[in-house]
Amino acid sequence: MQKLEVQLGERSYPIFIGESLLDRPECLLPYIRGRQVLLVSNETVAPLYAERVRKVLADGGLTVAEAILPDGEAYKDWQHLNLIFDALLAARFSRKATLVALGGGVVGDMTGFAAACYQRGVDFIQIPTTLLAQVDSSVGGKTGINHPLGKNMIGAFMQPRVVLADTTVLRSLPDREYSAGLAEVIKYGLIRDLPFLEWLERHMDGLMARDPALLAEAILRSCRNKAEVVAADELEQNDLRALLNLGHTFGHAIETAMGYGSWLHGEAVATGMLMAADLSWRENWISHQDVARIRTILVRSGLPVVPPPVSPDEFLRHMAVDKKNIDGRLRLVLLRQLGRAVVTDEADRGRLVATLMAGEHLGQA
Ligand SMILES: NC(=O)c1ccc[n+]([C@@H]2O[C@H](COP(=O)([O-])OP(=O)(O)OC[C@H]3O[C@@H](n4cnc5c(N)ncnc54)[C@H](O)[C@@H]3O)[C@@H](O)[C@H]2O)c1
Ligand SMILES: O=C(O)C(=O)C[C@@H](O)[C@H](O)[C@H](O)COP(=O)(O)O
Ligand SMILES: [Zn+2]
Repeated sequence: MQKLEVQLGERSYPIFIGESLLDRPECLLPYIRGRQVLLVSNETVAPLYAERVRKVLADGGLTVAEAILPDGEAYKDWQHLNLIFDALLAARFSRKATLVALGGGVVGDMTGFAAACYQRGVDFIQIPTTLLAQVDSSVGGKTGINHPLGKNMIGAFMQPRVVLADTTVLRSLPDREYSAGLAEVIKYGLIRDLPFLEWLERHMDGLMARDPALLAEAILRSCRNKAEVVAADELEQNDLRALLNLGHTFGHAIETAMGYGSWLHGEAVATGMLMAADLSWRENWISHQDVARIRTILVRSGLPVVPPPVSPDEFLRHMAVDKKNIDGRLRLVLLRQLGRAVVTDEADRGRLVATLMAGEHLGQA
């Protein structure tokens, strides 16, 4: 088992990464302060893994209630967030309750937001069960729900007390979801860790075969990158944390335009990162070879690299509500070079439209 720490003063917390952690009380029980626990999961994950977590909690003498959400990005909304509050109130849970999120990023984001809101804030714990959630969403405390007009528009920063990434649960993850997680892994290489990008290029075949040692290393290096960024800029007050948004301005526009759930978040981010790379090339920052290299690793990871048929106008309309924008100015994360991302509000409008229109030509010779 590997242990990392997200260094945030009194809100610091560990990330445990390893096999069969779901059954290890020492990774869970010490991080629960009261006696009441609400286990939040969804209709897909709960039948697979909830019993093991329930047993650890019950053997620890805790009172366990459950909220089982419908499965899907389409349910990351107000109405279904309320199911968590319904369960908390039905069980008469107090301010000393702890919420445990068992699932992917949707369950994690919703559970964290519910924890931030319930009685003005209770503890929560992340047990991420997708690759994407293990390498990204469970770490760093961004929680929230979608609005029909924009992705993750309603939310709060709320750090978990512990993150428990059990790598064995990834065996049941569908291939498409596994690839979606690799998009956020590749992101760390592109924005700040060129050696990691090169390592991913060397080992992508093994990673696609889900080699356990390679997978554990990819998760560890991803979490280390994320923990460092979050420690440096927890609340996205300067442009450090915003770098984690590479590809997301385009990606969130794709998710919103296509209807939540049609494109997976990781898929939209993958295509969005290639769009960001294409624009970085048009700005003369990276070479066309670099863009082609990014396209290649995304394709090898089973990810889409051609945007859906969304018009430039519609893209720009969705991008105009991005949370990074200031005073109506579009701010994008672009690549100054491979392995070094920057935030800029100076991208040329004409070049941006060219990227939005490039379609299948992105990163092609
Ligand atoms: N808070 C953050 O920092 C952050 C970071 C990245 C993404 N996100 C958010 O995370 C969400 C995407 O998360 P996701 O990719 O995990 O999607 P998800 O939560 O929808 O899970 C993907 C699918 O896999 C299923 N699943 C989960 N674990 C499984 C397992 N072990 N075996 C079999 N099936 C399993 C789920 O039921 C679901 O159908 C988006 O809403 C995105 O905005 C948040
Ligand atoms: O943790 C962050 O910061 C990120 O930007 C990670 C992203 O991968 C993630 O998708 C996040 O939810 C996006 O945040 P948002 O503020 O753009 O909604
Ligand atoms: Zn993301």
